Amino acid sequence: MLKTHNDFEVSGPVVVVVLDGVGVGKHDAGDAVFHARTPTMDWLDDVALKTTLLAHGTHVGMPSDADMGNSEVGHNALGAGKIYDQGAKRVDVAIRTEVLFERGSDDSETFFEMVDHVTRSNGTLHLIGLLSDGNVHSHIDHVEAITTHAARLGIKRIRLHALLDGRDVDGQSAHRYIEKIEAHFEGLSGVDAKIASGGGRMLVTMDRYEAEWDMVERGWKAHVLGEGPAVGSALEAVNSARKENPDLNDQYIPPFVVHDSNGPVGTIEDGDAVLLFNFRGDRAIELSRAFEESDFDKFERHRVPDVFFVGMMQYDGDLGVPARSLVKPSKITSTMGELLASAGVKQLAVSETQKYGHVTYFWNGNRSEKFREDLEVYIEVPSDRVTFDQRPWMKAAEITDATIEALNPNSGIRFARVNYPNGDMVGHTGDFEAAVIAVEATDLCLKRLLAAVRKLNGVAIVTADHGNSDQMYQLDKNSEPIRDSQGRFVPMTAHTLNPVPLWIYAPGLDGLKVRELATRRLSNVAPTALYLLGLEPPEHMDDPLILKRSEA
Ligand SMILES: O=C(O)[C@H](O)COP(=O)(O)O
Ligand SMILES: [Mn+2]
Ligand SMILES: [Mn+2]
Repeated sequence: MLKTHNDFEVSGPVVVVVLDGVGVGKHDAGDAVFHARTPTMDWLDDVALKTTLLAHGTHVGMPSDADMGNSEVGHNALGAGKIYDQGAKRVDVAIRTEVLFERGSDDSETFFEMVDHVTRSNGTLHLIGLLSDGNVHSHIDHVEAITTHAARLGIKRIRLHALLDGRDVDGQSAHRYIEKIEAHFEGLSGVDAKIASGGGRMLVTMDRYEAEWDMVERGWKAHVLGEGPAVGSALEAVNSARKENPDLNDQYIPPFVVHDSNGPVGTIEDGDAVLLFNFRGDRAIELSRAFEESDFDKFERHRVPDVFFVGMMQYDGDLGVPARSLVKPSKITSTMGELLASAGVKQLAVSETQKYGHVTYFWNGNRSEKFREDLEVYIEVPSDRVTFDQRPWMKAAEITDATIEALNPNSGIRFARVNYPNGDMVGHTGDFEAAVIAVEATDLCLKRLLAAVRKLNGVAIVTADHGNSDQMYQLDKNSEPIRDSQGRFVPMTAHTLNPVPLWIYAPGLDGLKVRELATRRLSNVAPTALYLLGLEPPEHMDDPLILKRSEA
């Protein structure tokens, strides 16, 4: 399907380097990318073709331009060369148009099976997921809409297992979402609806890529078994954690189980239904497996209730996880990885555990399997198990070593993608000094990687999937950093709306020119990489970022 061109020949590999969470900021107090010493990126400014790419909102398939980018939508766009409606948008549309709630519509079958199951068994509808409006993994509006309709349809008992965010939203905002959802529950007449358990998302349930199954085990204990620190309410759990550590980010609030005088208010029992309302898959797959796999062996579950389990979306179409889901995802096909595999081109993907699935699963359009076992080399460097403000260099050196080794001249690898997680994972801790070190560590390793690419007569496309470290403090409406009662800047842990850098480092290729485009965005990267590989970018992809020789 891919055709070749003869405009030039790059004999070495084409390498896409994703500096995760390294956006182009406002060069202000909280811009850790600007404040970092980055001789490699500065040098790229001089020797490489340079532009910026949009990486947020509608440019990556999110519902609105107020939505920041994230790793899923960013890597989907990078790998597919095209913008697809993302989970956030698909769910938003299904809920707003109410097709999800109309009995008999094509899109409501599972919703009604779930409701009917609970009604028939006189059971409880449990909702588990990230309680915020970050719109990266979930949105509180979806919880409100679903519980409103469940109540309308006669469900009498609802329990919410609330994972507290602080990572895609303000670091200390959990109480606001708890109050909002509890007020909503109050308004559901004739329904007994309560928060039953929960905890900070980086301690409970939302592990990804099997980095720390203990997180999921803690979640299983709290949500299913009702085991864990007992509290009178979710707000009490938040307040007591903050009392102990006033600077604690919501991500790290310990697990909690809400009790009344009879004990836990909402364990998960036979006959119940469980909706995992996160739409994004990376941090939802493990809990889905714990509910669905009969031969599950990642931790001791003790009791496995016979429930009707549903995901907001199907998180992995290859593996069919979970078996049932409410909203169908976009079918992302003919991605760069798939096209290269069918053209017989050998590929490499490298990162550490925390971002391993980003360059494999997300890059390939949320597919976890390889297209061609013999043509794809995937390398995962095990991540440290710490909060990354403590190790801002993370595994950047090891990722670089592994990439350089894998790209040896005998490897036959023509295309590689590499993700350096530092700018993002450290950005999420809200620690400005650590974020500066994270960016500096990445820059140092990038130098070594680019030298290797040059030696191999290859080309590097260096970019990012969205911003994060480029804004480490919250700003007021005049773009001034907000200060807390003690005069300290208030950390911002979430991604940013900023564009990302794009450098094309092509030492052997003269005369490359940036294409004039109304908008340059992440989806322009795959066609650019294909063109540099000597292949014609396919029709269904967006334009390459450089002019073809015939157009120059
Ligand atoms: O899951 C996370 O860590 C955050 O919600 C988003 O970060 P990512 O999109 O960079 O993974
Ligand atoms: Mn990312
Ligand atoms: Mn992130």
